[in-house]
Order: sequence, then C-alpha cells, then structure tokens
Amino acid sequence: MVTKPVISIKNLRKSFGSNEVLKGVNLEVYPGQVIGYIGPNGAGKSTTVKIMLGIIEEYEGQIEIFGEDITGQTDYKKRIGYVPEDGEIYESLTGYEYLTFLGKIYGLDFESANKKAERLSQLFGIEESYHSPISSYSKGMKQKLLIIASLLHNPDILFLDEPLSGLDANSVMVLKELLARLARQGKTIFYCSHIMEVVEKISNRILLINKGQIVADGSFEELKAKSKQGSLEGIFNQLTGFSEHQKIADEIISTLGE
Ligand SMILES: Nc1ncnc2c1ncn2[C@@H]1O[C@H](COP(=O)(O)OP(=O)(O)OP(=O)(O)O)[C@@H](O)[C@H]1O
Repeated sequence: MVTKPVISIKNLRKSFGSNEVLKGVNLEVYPGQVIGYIGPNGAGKSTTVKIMLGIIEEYEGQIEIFGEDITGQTDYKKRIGYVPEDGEIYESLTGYEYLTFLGKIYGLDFESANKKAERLSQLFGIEESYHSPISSYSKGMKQKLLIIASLLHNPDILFLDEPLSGLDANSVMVLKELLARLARQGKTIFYCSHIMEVVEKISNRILLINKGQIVADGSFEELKAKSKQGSLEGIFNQLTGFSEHQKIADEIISTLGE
C-alpha cells in the first residue's frame, strides 16, 4: 500500500502588499515524519504554518491536509495541535479553565478533558498551579500549558513554533523524547526553530526556507553530504549565503564606541 501524504502543498504563494513572502512552495509531508522547518528571520516559516492552520486565509496555490483541500474547511483542525511562537493565553483563566475550555472546543467531554489535563499538568510538573490564574505562571509554565493544550486531543499533526522557549533542560529532554515517540506512532511533527542543535537531533527531515523558497530538503545526513558542512549551523550559513558574522559583530562594536 502506498502511503499518502498528510500534508500536500502545491505552488503556495503569499504576498503582504508588495512583499512577496512565499514564492511557490511545494511540499509533501508523510505520516511519522519529524520536519525541522528552518530559515532566516522573515523567511516565511510562520506564514507557511499559519496558512496551513487556516489562520491566514488568503493565498495562491493548493493545500491538502489529510487528503482534502483546506479551503473553507474547519474539521481538519480537530486533528491538529499547534504551539504558537508568541502564544496569547487568556491570563485571567486558570490552567484548569483554559485546558478544559480548549478540550471542549476540540470535542472532548468535560470529564475526560479535565482528567487528561490534570494528569498532563502533573507530568509536565505544573499541577500545583492547575487552579491558579495563568497570569501567575512563569514563562516556562505558560509554555508547558501551551504544549499541553496542543496535545490534549491527541492530534495527528503537531505544529510547533519554537516550543522549547523558556523550558528548563529536564523539560526539554521530556519533550524531545515525546516527539520521537509520537512520530513512531505515525503522528507528524512540523517543528519550526532556530536552535540548530535540536533540529539536527530531533528531525528526520529538514526543510530550509530562504526568501520564500525551499532551498534544501533532506535528512541531516543527506544535507551534510551535499553541502560538505559538518553541522546544521554550517549548512544553514552556506545555503543562506551568510559568512559575515565576524564583520557584523565588529561593526556593532565600533558603532557602540562612536
Ligand atoms: N500580518 C503581516 N502583515 C504584513 N507582513 C507580514 C505579516 N506577517 C508576516 N509578514 C511578513 O512576512 C515575512 C515572513 O514572515 P514570517 O513571520 O513568516 O517569517 P519567519 O520565517 O517565521 O521569521 P522568524 O524566524 O523571524 O519568526 C516578513 O517579511 C514579515 O514582515
């Protein structure tokens, strides 16, 4: 049996005014893949993800998720989890209120949403604050809440935008292990990050987007063999044509002294 892609993107283009941000992105993603989506600031990563999530509705091209065109669709969202980069959380709600509210939106009944949310809060080490307002949470605690919220309905595709932001080293280990296991179950992970060491380790497929176009697509080993660079950071520098970090740092230092 031939495995069908869970995500299929054909010739995706998006402009904001005269700024053409995505210039014909083509992509097929399969179940069990952990995609590391990397690229310079402003390259178009979040825009791609937001279009797939239906947050940005106007674009050119075709996107199919779970085999269906997403135009005008909402049902597919029930099978998707999302950890946004700058997640807006309703700070006046408690963790319990926020998670059970989201659980309901995803179609879980209250009892099972509450049970799952409480257990996951325990496993992520934030159970003591389950009934406290989110405004009292630390940055890492809020991040954990966003991660729990993205997982609660056991989604088939997980979109993560800098998910390690604010997490301590132990929690990072848990999340890395968790993502590997979810992928083994056939779930798909779409992981946007600037932390090259982590992307290198967790992804089985790396996509590098530069100026709105995918300029590299392959496993770390494949990209390494092609570019003759030993690290993902080196590959990133080479493919984005960047070799000026020392010169720029020098210029910043001399500007500070002016
Ligand atoms: N709502 C918007 N209105 C206008 N321009 C936008 C909007 N959202 C994004 N852009 C522009 O689109 C381009 C790509 O932004 P995007 O957020 O997709 O980049 P990114 O690759 O996720 O960057 P970063 O690594 O900094 O998060 C940038 O030039 C940005 O200014």
